Amino acid sequence: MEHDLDCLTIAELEKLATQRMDRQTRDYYNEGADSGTTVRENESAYQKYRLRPRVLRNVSKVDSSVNVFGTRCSVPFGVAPAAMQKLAHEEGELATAHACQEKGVVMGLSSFSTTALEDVRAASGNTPNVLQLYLFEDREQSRKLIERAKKVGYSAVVLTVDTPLLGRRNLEIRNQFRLPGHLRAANFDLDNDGRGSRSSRSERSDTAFSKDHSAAAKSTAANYREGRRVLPTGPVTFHTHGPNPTLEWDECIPWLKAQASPMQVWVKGIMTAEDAALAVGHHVDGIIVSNHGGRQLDGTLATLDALPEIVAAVNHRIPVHIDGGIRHGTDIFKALALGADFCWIGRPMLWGLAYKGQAGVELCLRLLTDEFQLCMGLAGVARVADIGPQFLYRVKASEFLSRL
Ligand SMILES: Cc1cc2nc3c(=O)[nH]c(=O)nc-3n(C[C@H](O)[C@H](O)[C@H](O)COP(=O)(O)O)c2cc1C
Ligand SMILES: CCCCCCC(=O)C(=O)O
Repeated sequence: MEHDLDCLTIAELEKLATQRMDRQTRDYYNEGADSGTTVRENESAYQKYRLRPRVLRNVSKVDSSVNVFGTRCSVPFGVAPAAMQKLAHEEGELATAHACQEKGVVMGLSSFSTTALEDVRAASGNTPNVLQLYLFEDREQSRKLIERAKKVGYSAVVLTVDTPLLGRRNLEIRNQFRLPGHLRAANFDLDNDGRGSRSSRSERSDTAFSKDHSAAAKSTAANYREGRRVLPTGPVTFHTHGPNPTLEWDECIPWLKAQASPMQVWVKGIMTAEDAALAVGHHVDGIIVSNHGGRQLDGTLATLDALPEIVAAVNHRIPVHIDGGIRHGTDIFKALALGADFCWIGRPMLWGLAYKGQAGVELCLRLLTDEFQLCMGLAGVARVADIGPQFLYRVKASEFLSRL
């Protein structure tokens, strides 16, 4: 196997990518909400656990494959939905899709992608895709997206539920983040049938992100305080349309299930046993333990720390996935040992994309795959199903803190 000698770890990938991104992109991708406590905690939570390797267990064949979304995938992790990937590389989501297809890795696509969902699906071949959804107050916009995803063969829709309001991202505000004029939120620039019109696309130019973040946030907040509900108008942007504080379990999940069938319906952004139980009670197909990579509510538990109570509450009734802070193959092993069925990788994939486009995403996936398979072998585990809590030792708080 050929190594990229400049980049042998995700930490090195982060550094290399950071040098290549302009300030606005780097800050948007890397920052967390408020003081960034949760972004850091997501990562450091993995250091609370050490591995307990077993020996003499014949690991001549290590099988890291798992079933997910009805397909056998070679690794128990996928690429998390992340918005606006053309900020990182001109090929954006298509580069990610090609890399995932090449490596047989599931790709989650953000509703706020800079490539149309149909084009991503076409680039993914037989590798499954899931479409991340924000349920807009203008529900018709969401319905159209769901129809389009169904038509082109997405396996699931994943409803993000941790965005009733937009988290406060200070660098985004300071930089007056907006999408550059040559890019657009491609899923909302198309005709209903998903074919789109090139002329209307170019006429729309940068309008999709031209609303200032703080102005949108201020008017939304004022409306809530005064008890006014005003549907956002104008082009769909994540600042204006993404947050939706009106959603409730009993209304939105049955609606989504009815629209999305036969696609699976997942919920992303579960952080408590109570909400996990509600998700099971509302018959979703699976949940993702996530705090949005620390970009929404700062000060939440790390996702790894939230995982055990959620796994216990779900009690094998539906699959439990996790994201947030995964930066090494051993982190994936630890999450599975604590009961996750599958992991999703956010920023490291974006760093790969910024570093070298498709080749960079492939590099990211290869590093994590190699590290995970090596961890399995060295820990004495030949099958993913055999990974369990017996392979972990939780360090004492004092030992953990002294290393931070
Ligand atoms: C730049 C960026 C954009 C994101 N966009 C979305 C999005 O559109 N929808 C969504 O549900 N999550 C989004 N996420 C959150 C990821 O899906 C995922 O939860 C998070 O990145 C996982 O944490 P990690 O970056 O530490 O791996 C985004 C994350 C980043 C870093
Ligand atoms: C309601 C929030 C929409 C944000 C869309 C992009 C995103 O998820 C992010 O974290 O940034």
